[in-house]
Amino acid sequence: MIRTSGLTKRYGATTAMDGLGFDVRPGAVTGFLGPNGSGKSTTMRMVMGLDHPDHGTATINGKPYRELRWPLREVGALLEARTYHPGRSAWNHLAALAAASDIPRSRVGEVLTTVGLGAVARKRAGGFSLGMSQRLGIAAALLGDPAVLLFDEPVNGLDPEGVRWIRDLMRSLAAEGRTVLLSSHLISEMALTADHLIVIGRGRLLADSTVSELTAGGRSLEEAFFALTSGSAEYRGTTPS
Ligand SMILES: Nc1ncnc2c1ncn2[C@@H]1O[C@H](COP(=O)(O)OP(=O)(O)OP(=O)(O)O)[C@@H](O)[C@H]1O
Repeated sequence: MIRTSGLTKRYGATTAMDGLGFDVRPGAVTGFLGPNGSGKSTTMRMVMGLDHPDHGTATINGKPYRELRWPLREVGALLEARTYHPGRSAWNHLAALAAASDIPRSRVGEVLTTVGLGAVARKRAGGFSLGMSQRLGIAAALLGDPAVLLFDEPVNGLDPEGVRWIRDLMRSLAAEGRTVLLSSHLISEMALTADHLIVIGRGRLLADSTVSELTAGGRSLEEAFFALTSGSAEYRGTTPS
């Protein structure tokens, strides 16, 4: 279980988080939605102890990240692709992570197979495409077999087969009883993948509800999203006339 409570964060004049609080429960895929700049990545970074709130708390199974004894075995996260040394092979990158967390080496081959990178395991990760890097990041998140998982835009750069694979992977991780928090801007994909949704705008909670509640009465999830976030989108493009 992930719990955030009263998360508040300012960067200069920008209020990135404004008293944000929600729970992410085990056994379900919880989608994390919000317009650009609404605070999704910042929230995930706070859960992972990579950023610190001015006020409020973020815990994993009741503890802040820094108090977890074996973090990689309790929580896995894909926050950004390409967080590896470009000269290392995928296998060596994961083996180093495994050694640091007392995870058996046999897991390295297992997770590389899970993410479809078995055939390029010994290749330099610096030569990987964006989609391959995403897959390697997902392998790292799964390495310690953690009960809590966070994925920030995992389908970014993935091919259609990869997008479908992510959907199935998220659902199977939740079916195993894990806590899964998933951010994505692909609303149609979210409608197929998530059970529950947290929607935020300008660092505030706009909805904490099931997908079926939000789409009741035949409304599409996209319509529900726009209705919730109409006052919160900070960045809007225009079409040349
Ligand atoms: N290190 C930082 N320095 C200054 N401002 C920051 C920093 N990190 C985040 N912000 C600001 O905090 C706000 C929330 O950003 P965040 O990246 O969490 O949004 P997001 O919902 O993940 O956006 P996107 O959908 O575009 O990925 C934005 O206004 C952003 O500019």
